[in-house]
Amino acid sequence: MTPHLLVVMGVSGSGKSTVAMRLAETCGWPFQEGDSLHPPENVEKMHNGIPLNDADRAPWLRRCHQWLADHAGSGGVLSCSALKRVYRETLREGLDVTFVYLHADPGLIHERMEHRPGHFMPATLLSSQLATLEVPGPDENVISLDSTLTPDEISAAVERRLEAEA
Ligand SMILES: Nc1ncnc2c1ncn2[C@@H]1O[C@H](COP(=O)(O)OP(=O)(O)OP(=O)(O)O)[C@@H](O)[C@H]1O
Ligand SMILES: O=C(O)[C@H](O)[C@@H](O)[C@H](O)[C@H](O)CO
Repeated sequence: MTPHLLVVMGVSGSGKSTVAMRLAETCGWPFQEGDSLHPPENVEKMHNGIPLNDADRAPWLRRCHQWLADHAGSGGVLSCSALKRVYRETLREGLDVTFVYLHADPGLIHERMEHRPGHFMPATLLSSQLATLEVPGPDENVISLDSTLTPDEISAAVERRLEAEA
């Protein structure tokens, strides 16, 4: 398939990392975990149950954008919450980016967060993630999918959409 830049987005626990890894594997494009691009202070803050603000997220979004820019030729898949429209504008600056938005019932996401082992993000931060989320609009080059589908089903649905648009 023609190389694409994909950003798998959504609130914490929606399944971004799982789906982004699967997509990268099946499409043969590099994967980047957006959480790994956070400065340590951001991770510490979230670990302590404090939501990030716009200023905290600004340097992280620049790094995410840089990663995308570095992969514009080869294609790539980035997991990144990209909760607000302005954040997505930063990510797509000068680039052709397709967002994959994973949505699900908050109760189910909470359940997933409580049961995943060894993650720095406490489930108590889900409510602030949901409050911050601005659902991407149809003008944002977005593929919206229900994250209760299996990662394989989501990945296949994204591939079908990308192929249909080619
Ligand atoms: N499609 C799915 N169906 C069932 N379980 C899933 C699915 N996607 C992810 N999960 C499970 O839900 C939990 C959260 O997934 P994941 O860590 O990928 O979410 P995330 O959005 O990347 O979270 P964060 O942003 O907090 O890192 C994990 O335990 C994962 O195994
Ligand atoms: O914008 C944010 O608030 C953050 O990116 C979070 O979404 C986390 O990084 C992630 O989801 C952790 O699990």
